[in-house]
Amino acid sequence: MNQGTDATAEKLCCRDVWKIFGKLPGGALGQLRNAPQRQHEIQTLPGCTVAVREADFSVREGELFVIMGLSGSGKSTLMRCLNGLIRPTWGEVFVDGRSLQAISAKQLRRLRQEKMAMVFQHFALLPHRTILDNVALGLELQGVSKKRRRAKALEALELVGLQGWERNHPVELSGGMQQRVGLARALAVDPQILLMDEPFSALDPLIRRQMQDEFLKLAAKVKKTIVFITHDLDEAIRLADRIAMMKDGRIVQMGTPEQIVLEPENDYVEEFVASVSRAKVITARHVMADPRPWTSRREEDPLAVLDRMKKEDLQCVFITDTDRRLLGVLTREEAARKIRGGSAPAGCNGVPAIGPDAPLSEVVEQAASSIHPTPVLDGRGRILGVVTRKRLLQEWKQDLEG
Ligand SMILES: Nc1ncnc2c1ncn2[C@@H]1O[C@H](COP(=O)(O)OP(=O)(O)OP(=O)(O)O)[C@@H](O)[C@H]1O
Repeated sequence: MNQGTDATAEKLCCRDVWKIFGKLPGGALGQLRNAPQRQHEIQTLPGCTVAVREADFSVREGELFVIMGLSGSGKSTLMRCLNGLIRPTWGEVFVDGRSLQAISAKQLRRLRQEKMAMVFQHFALLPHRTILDNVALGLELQGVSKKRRRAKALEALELVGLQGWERNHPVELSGGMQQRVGLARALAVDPQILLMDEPFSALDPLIRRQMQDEFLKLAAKVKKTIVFITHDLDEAIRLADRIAMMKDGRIVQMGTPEQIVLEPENDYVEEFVASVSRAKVITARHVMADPRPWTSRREEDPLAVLDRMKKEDLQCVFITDTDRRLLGVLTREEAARKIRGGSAPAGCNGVPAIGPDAPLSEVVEQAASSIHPTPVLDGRGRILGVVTRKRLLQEWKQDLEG
């Protein structure tokens, strides 16, 4: 299984976490775990429910990590282990490298208050409090002064687009707005980690989609580490940097939406993602070709460039500097003209390009509006690849056939 862990800053970390509800015979789990041939017995411990088994993963700082699975697969239990609300039967949870199992109850409460905030499915707003007071609740529990509470709550309301509603009561707001209040309440305490348990599941499909869009923008802005639970695969694919897919308490695959949809590692995931269109997860990175045949260094001899374009049947090349940074595009005609005029090809600026994580829809839009192949650039403007129309057509055909 692709555990998807790497050396980037880990915010949250689960090491071999199990949660078994019910009374477990002393030492039974340890004995069973040490005898792999008896693993099946863990599934059928009399009077016990194995809600989470062998969860082992890390969530990176700033990541939007989605735990996805059907009802009863163990998502909420795993999240409650992550925030220390319940103690794993086995294994350890680390927040910023600190084990939740190794600290006192008081320290745990403090860590939770300072670093984490929850958003729930049913908003959990207090009906008799104004919106402002609901948003300020976490700060109140932290003992923050009234003036500061108000300022922070107003700031959070503005973040979720609800400025002007502070004096209203929850009942006066639609479901979508109430959930934005829930989100504002979580953000008001400025947590490093946001834990969201099916936050959009109670909303109508249209509102839900809107909320997802808004949430993605907000998440990019606030840059928190986010663990998001959902049972909806589409939602997981739209939101996640990585998805942990759960079944019967176990993470059966972990990876980017693209990996989950295009490279399912077992029958369960394969069946689950069968109906998902590849176009939903494919990004520019997936369809780009090696840029080398398409690029030419500014210093290159124009005659050689033109010769190569003819040989490889290229209508244009992208001109780069020595660091592969895109400077412009040069067509065959321009190259020929420049050679006749005796000047070296300099290219022209303003070539429309895209980033490697651009979704396929954006790639197609770009390709349709340009006569050149589309260069894919990294954050520093260096060419990572080139998307040709031919490749896009192949992808489209594959999607139709699949
Ligand atoms: N406090 C508890 N005592 C006993 N069993 C529990 C308890 N909490 C959860 N379970 C059981 O653990 C399993 C996992 O439940 P959990 O709520 O974590 O799943 P879930 O994926 O979040 O489901 P849902 O989407 O329906 O909320 C289920 O079989 C559930 O009945």
